[in-house]
Amino acid sequence: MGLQLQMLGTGSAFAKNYYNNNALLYDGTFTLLIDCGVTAPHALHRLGMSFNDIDAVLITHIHADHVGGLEELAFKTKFTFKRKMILYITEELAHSLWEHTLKGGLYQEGEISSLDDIFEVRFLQPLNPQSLTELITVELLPTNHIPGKASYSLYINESIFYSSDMTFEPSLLLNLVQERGCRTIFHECQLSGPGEVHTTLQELLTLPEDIQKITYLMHYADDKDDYLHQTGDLTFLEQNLIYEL
Ligand SMILES: O=c1ccn([C@@H]2O[C@@H]3COP(=O)(O)O[C@H]3[C@H]2O)c(=O)[nH]1
Ligand SMILES: [Zn+2]
Ligand SMILES: [Zn+2]
Repeated sequence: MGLQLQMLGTGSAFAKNYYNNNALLYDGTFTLLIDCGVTAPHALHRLGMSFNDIDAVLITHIHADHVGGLEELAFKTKFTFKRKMILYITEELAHSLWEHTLKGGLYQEGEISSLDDIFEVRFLQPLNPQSLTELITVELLPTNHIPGKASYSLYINESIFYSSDMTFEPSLLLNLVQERGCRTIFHECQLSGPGEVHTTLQELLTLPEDIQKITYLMHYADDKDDYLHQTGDLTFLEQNLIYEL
């Protein structure tokens, strides 16, 4: 069996009809959660799952729709399931995640004073493909999102690009497809307005037809259905569906 991808949600940060853009990547025996936003606990519950069904979580960047569910994950894994989940993250993000995001809620004298008290932390180095399991290799690609804020897209198994939140970077996409064998792209997409910190649908529609045909749109707003016939050769990714990769 190859890998499978199931989105817990495909919504933008402020979408209300879709859960946060978080993903489950299955390799048959191992389940990786890619980002864990505010809505992740509820989205998992709706699928009949809990954090105990997940082996590891990987964080692309620090915004609430990508890390806001980690406090619940931490308390549930530590005190209910009495286990440590693997956390894949860069050193830089790990520092910020603890100091600026989680410490306020999780700190407990004698119990929790660092990420290591919650997680089995495994650092990922950007631009260095690392095997997470026998079947999953991930390379973190630094991509631009918010000035001064680290954000990493994923290149999975030298064939699948999964964008973090990012501004449009056509040269990266062209390079991955033409030079590195990329055959599937999962890309965040802002449907209307100027991109600023995201990639717009209009920008993605400037990609060559062959790249559009392998590109799936995610991280979209509640008015997605208004755009169903305006996406050229791009395809909307749907939350909950299982995609064979
Ligand atoms: O300069 C900024 C910074 C942020 N924002 C909004 O805040 C959201 C945070 O999560 P997100 O990264 O999924 O999406 C971001 C945008 O919707 C913005 O519009 N302009
Ligand atoms: Zn986001
Ligand atoms: Zn973001």
